[in-house]
Amino acid sequence: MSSMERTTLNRQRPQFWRVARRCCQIAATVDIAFFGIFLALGSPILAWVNVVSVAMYAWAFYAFGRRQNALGTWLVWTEVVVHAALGSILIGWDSGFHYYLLMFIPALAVTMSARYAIVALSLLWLYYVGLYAAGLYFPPVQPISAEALIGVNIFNLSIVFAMFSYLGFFYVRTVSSASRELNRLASTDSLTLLHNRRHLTELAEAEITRAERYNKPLSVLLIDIDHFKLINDIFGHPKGDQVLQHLAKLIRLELRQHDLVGRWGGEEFLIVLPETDILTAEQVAERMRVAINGYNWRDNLKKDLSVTLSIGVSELGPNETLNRIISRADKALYISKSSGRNRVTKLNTETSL
Ligand SMILES: Nc1nc2c(ncn2[C@@H]2O[C@H](COP(=O)(O)OP(=O)(O)OP(=O)(O)O)[C@@H](O)[C@H]2O)c(=O)[nH]1
Repeated sequence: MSSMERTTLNRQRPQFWRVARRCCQIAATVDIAFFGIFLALGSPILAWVNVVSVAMYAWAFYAFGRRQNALGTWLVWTEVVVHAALGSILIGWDSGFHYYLLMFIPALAVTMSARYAIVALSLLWLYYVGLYAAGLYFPPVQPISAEALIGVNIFNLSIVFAMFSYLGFFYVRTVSSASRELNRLASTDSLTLLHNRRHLTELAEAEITRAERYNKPLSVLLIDIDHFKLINDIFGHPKGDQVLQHLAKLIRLELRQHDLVGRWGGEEFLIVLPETDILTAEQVAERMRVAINGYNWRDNLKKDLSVTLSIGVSELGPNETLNRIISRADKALYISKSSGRNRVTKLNTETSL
């Protein structure tokens, strides 16, 4: 597991500790079953060991629920280590209580840094092999019948099998949700939650290919906030950030579901309008400009701000690249700025750049 995956898993700790809690429930249920089984098999010591185990799992369950994760972990580890030893010493290695020790391998690898995990796993290996070697030399203290021993072994094997399967599914779910989250972060602007420039470029290029293949129009709007520096200077940078965040929502409201919008630069937004000619795009831009110009910022930001937009509009021409359409929209935006701001300018395809 890479350190990034481990960090992501650690960030998802609540989920991890919920799984630990669920494991306590399963283990306590298994131990209650064992209490009855060992009483019936005439092995009272192991029966009472299971009562102590149930108490420890109940305590660990409670501790995880109260976020006392170190205590919960210590209780679970102690129970498994002692139970494996007692099971092997009392009724023999073939009882299979040592299988539960194997659950430590993924758990240690996931929760510890590599250096500590290697030490802990080496100690676990020594303990496991030591227990096995002891079983070869010392006969069981309280043997049960061969059939009963096979039954206990199959039962333990099945429980460990089920727990490993559960851990496996948990791991796959965690890693795939972490990777979805990384993809989302890599394609989203963290402030406005719109597409970031890189991702919007990819989406826009795909739209251009589609528009060319089906011979459909496509237009872009390049939007720049007027005198944004003044907003920062007068109200402070954090307020400026809030304006950007809120503006992103207002812009989104003016668009259709399949229109693309992203943060192109500091206070610049790019909108791609598929299946839209330049006249319709100009109307969309004008509607947006009017909406922002008349927006009452006091309602949301508790400040009497005046925010206006300058917008440049252009349309995809034959065999044009994304860069070329954006350059034309940028030129149109420049004209909007230099002719007084708070206005929309469109430049047709024949305009030379
Ligand atoms: N609060 C905030 N400000 C930003 C962010 N990104 C860019 N800016 C600011 O946006 C301002 C852009 O200033 P200018 O390029 O001079 O443009 P302007 O003041 O909007 O003037 P015109 O575009 O000519 O109307 C700068 O002050 C940047 O610091 C951001 O993420 N948050």
